[in-house]
Amino acid sequence: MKVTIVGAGAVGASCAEYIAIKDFASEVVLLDIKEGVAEGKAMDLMQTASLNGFDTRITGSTSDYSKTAGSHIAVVTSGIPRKPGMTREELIGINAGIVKDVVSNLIRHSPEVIVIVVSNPMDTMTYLTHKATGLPKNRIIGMGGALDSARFKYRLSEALACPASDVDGMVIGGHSDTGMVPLTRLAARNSVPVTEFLSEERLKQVAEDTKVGGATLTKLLGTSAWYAPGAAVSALVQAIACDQKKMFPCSALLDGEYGLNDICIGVPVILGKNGIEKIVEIGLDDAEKAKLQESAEGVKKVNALL
Ligand SMILES: NC(=O)c1ccc[n+]([C@@H]2O[C@H](COP(=O)([O-])OP(=O)(O)OC[C@H]3O[C@@H](n4cnc5c(N)ncnc54)[C@H](O)[C@@H]3O)[C@@H](O)[C@H]2O)c1
Ligand SMILES: O=C(O)C[C@H](O)C(=O)O
Repeated sequence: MKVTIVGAGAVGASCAEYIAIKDFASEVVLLDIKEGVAEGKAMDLMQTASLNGFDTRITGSTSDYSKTAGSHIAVVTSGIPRKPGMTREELIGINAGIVKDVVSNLIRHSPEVIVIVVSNPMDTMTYLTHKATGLPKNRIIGMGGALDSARFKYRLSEALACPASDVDGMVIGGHSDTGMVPLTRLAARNSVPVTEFLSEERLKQVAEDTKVGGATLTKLLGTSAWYAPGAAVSALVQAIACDQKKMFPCSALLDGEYGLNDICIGVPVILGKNGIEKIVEIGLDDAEKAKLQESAEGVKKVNALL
């Protein structure tokens, strides 16, 4: 199994590290436009192989896409991250051109590749990837909901004073500060609805903290986060590479599901060897439906800027 990661920056390198540590891929290629950076990070990571006990071979390339040929999965993390005070949507002007160029190069060398889009604004970059490549919709996946759900579980575990591994929860909708829809009604601790433990007011706070999870970290770090994003991408890569049939909220092209059309937005999907193997339509209550609809309107406004 060969995985290419374009953009050997903070998220790309973190993702490569998690993939290697989990040791399920035979080969990871890191590619970047900055001379030597991908080669340097690949070498640095390879020098952890004997320490971390993995056999994955990581190589680097400066802009040479022939090295990515025959990739089964490609992750697109190339582009600029936001700075404190910015929204993800403000990145569209620079990142749209980068993503368009990168995906066309990837597909030229790996016509069967499954693409995971990470660059922001992610839902719009996923939509752009569909428009630019015309690949079947199961082979283009936007990563946002897996990260947002991990942050939701973190905030829930804080509120419940329990380990995050005790908690289950999911965030759907657009990957933006205002568009995320944390499904508090369905969140649970060991199968018990969290509404049994937390007040409505506390749950509202958990949801708000989740939605601004990326902005909170950007303010602290001066740039956006990479550990949880890298881990979230690696979980999607593993689900596809190992044909796990796991469910994650991912940005998928919708064709009537949830009453939405011609949009990529976060909904639960099953990931396996074919990429998105199924879009799962769960029962939402009226308030959740309205929030998803509002979120979709926000994403469509950004798509219109393309
Ligand atoms: N979807 C998500 O959940 C999520 C999470 C975190 C970050 N992001 C986004 O991912 C992107 C990367 O974030 P980061 O923190 O790794 O940024 P970064 O600046 O650390 O890394 C980006 C890398 O992309 C490279 N790059 C730029 N143009 C390129 C091109 N044409 N070809 C190849 N490489 C190119 C840069 O040289 C740089 O090394 C940002 O847009 C960020 O907003 C998304
Ligand atoms: O917040 C950002 O801009 C990066 C990413 O989308 C995140 O959620 O960490």
